Amino acid sequence: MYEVTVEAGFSSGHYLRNYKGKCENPHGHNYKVLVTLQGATLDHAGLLLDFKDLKHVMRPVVDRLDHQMINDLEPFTEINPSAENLARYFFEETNRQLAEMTKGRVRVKDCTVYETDTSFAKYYE
Ligand SMILES: Nc1nc2c(c(=O)[nH]1)N=C([C@H](O)[C@H](O)COP(=O)(O)OP(=O)(O)OP(=O)(O)O)CN2
Ligand SMILES: [Zn+2]
Repeated sequence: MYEVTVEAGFSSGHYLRNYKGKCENPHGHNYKVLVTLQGATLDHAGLLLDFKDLKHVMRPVVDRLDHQMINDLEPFTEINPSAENLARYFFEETNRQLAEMTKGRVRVKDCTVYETDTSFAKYYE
């Protein structure tokens, strides 16, 4: 199997509901998100997927959250914008597009969201 990973960053505000502690108050993070793809076959150029194409898929998903209060945006008006839920959100948004683009040749293996340099969550299926 082959894997390809691309990293992107965004800066946003959030707060945690049903949480007791400083993170129940609005605050911000310089988030980092890593999307890793996997697949068994390469294209004619010997690529699982061009990094450029993965960045192109990730960009609008990231830009939607950048410099926003994440709690105000669907689906985070209902579910908490924890690193775990953000990782799942990025997984689902990118996987749907990539499966379509590559006719199933490439899928998202996992997605990792860093809130700080030392705290991160990963989602995979
Ligand atoms: N499992 C999770 N735990 C926490 C999350 C989360 O998304 N998943 N989020 C938070 C808060 O958003 C908080 O901003 C980040 O917490 P923390 O790593 O504690 O951040 P600090 O930089 O303040 O770390 P210190 O070590 O306390 O300085 C909380 N938990
Ligand atoms: Zn936080």
